[in-house]
Amino acid sequence: MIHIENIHLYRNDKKILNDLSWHVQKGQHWAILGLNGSGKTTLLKVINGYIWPNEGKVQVLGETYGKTYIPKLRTRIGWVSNAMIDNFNWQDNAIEIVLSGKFGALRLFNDVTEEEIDHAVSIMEHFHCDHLANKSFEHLSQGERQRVQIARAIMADPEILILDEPCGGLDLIERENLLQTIEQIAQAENGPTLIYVTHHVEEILPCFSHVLLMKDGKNVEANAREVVLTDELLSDFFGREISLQIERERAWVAIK
Ligand SMILES: Nc1ncnc2c1ncn2[C@@H]1O[C@H](COP(=O)(O)OP(=O)(O)OP(=O)(O)O)[C@@H](O)[C@H]1O
Repeated sequence: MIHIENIHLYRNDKKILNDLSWHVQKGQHWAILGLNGSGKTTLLKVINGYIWPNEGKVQVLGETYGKTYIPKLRTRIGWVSNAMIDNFNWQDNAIEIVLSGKFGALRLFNDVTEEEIDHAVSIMEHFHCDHLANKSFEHLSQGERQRVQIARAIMADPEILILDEPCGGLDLIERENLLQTIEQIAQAENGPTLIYVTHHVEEILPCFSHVLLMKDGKNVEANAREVVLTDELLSDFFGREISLQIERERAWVAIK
């Protein structure tokens, strides 16, 4: 699904991605864990073709960057991020935001069929946000906006769905509700491959089969979830003594 080989990305003499390689196979769901400034968002922008590495090779969904038409490829990749939210028209109703996803646009410029509206409503029902359909985006809570954003991404039926810190700013209950939704997407038959970016180990649900640890623009470890989420590896990664408590297949962190 994603093959990144030895990419380097510099800006103003700063090395943002440093010889990073990473491979995502079909059937896997990945969490990317890293501290602030480790290059996670930059890596996502490379995958979406918004920025180009100075060196290295990027191949996504069988298409090699530099030899493919990126806007067309982007319609196959869903991207949910707070950076994206700023580009919406916040006066639009939630259902208009969801429908815009069908056309890969930030606003609904196209005429829509009854069938497309029904499909948008059914997706919104699935993500428990259909009651918000006629409410303007600006009047939604942060958790509601995240649900609408995810519904918008699913409207395009993406093959890869990137979730960039979707739980940022959510309270405990909203976070757990949203994580449940994400788990459902992961378990859906023929659903998208998930790439979930977070700072928080406890958000790495059992449905994420693999974890990429990023530090200083490098791939420090990319492996199966149970291999990466260990006291030893995470203590090394964070540079602090970490103890993980496993409860209901989720790892909770305590710093000693
Ligand atoms: N266009 C740019 N020019 C210069 N430096 C940049 C540019 N874009 C990003 N950086 C720097 O690259 C580093 C990585 O940024 P990035 O946003 O990818 O990190 P991140 O892991 O997503 O961080 P966070 O978790 O805080 O969102 C940061 O130090 C950032 O300041």
